[in-house]
Amino acid sequence: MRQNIVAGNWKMNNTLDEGLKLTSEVVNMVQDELTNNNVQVILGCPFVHLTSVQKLTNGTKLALSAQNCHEEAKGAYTGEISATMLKSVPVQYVIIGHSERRQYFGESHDTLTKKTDTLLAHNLTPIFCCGESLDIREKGEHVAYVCNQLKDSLFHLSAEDFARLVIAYEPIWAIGTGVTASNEQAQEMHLAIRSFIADKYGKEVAEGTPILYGGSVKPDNAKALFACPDVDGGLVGGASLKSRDFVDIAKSF
Ligand SMILES: O=C(CO)COP(=O)(O)O
Repeated sequence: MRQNIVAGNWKMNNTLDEGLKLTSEVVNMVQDELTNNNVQVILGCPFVHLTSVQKLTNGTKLALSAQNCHEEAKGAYTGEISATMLKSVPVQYVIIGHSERRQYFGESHDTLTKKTDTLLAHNLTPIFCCGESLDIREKGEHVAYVCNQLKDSLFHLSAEDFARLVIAYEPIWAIGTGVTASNEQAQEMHLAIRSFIADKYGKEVAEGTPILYGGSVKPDNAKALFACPDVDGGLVGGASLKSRDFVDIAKSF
């Protein structure tokens, strides 16, 4: 059975105090309420929160994710954070290729290829984001577009390395908009992604790869989304900033 995952992406939100309060609440609720052991709950915090949050999550069911990382392992890159540094916290996951980073920070396929390689070399798990704009969907090109994002950044990997990834499908038109992909739209894309992976790496790798859905996941739509056979969890933005909502989403399996 592949791993179900509910990962929060706090984005650029929360002071340190707010982040620690949120973490404590989530830790307590997960401990008291989350009975499904096949759900990995992950907190995707800003860099400055990671060390302090790690102290609160250490020894609990929660894992920790960064929201980005530089592609080089170290060097003269003022203001950047490396995989080596993240590993030393320690962090287990790193979100890469989020549409906000592609759009505002010009992250290219090539950069994402390098980031993936660096993260895997440091035994960190990339949560690789993909997803189309509304314009692309309206032209009916969404499946091809997303498959190309995977191919261009990830298909240089060996099957063994590909099997270490988490994929997050996040349609740009659903991010922060309150518009969620319908269950049918999510399932169609997740199945297409899994089939595309199977064509390249075989059924076993494809069946083992967690594919998360992101885009206005809320407590009231999570259950139906997670019930789709190829949706293995969520990458949650806004709702991950509220402990009750986030844990209710994690309990939706
Ligand atoms: O971008 C997202 C998670 O990475 C989704 O954000 P929202 O859940 O706020 O739509």
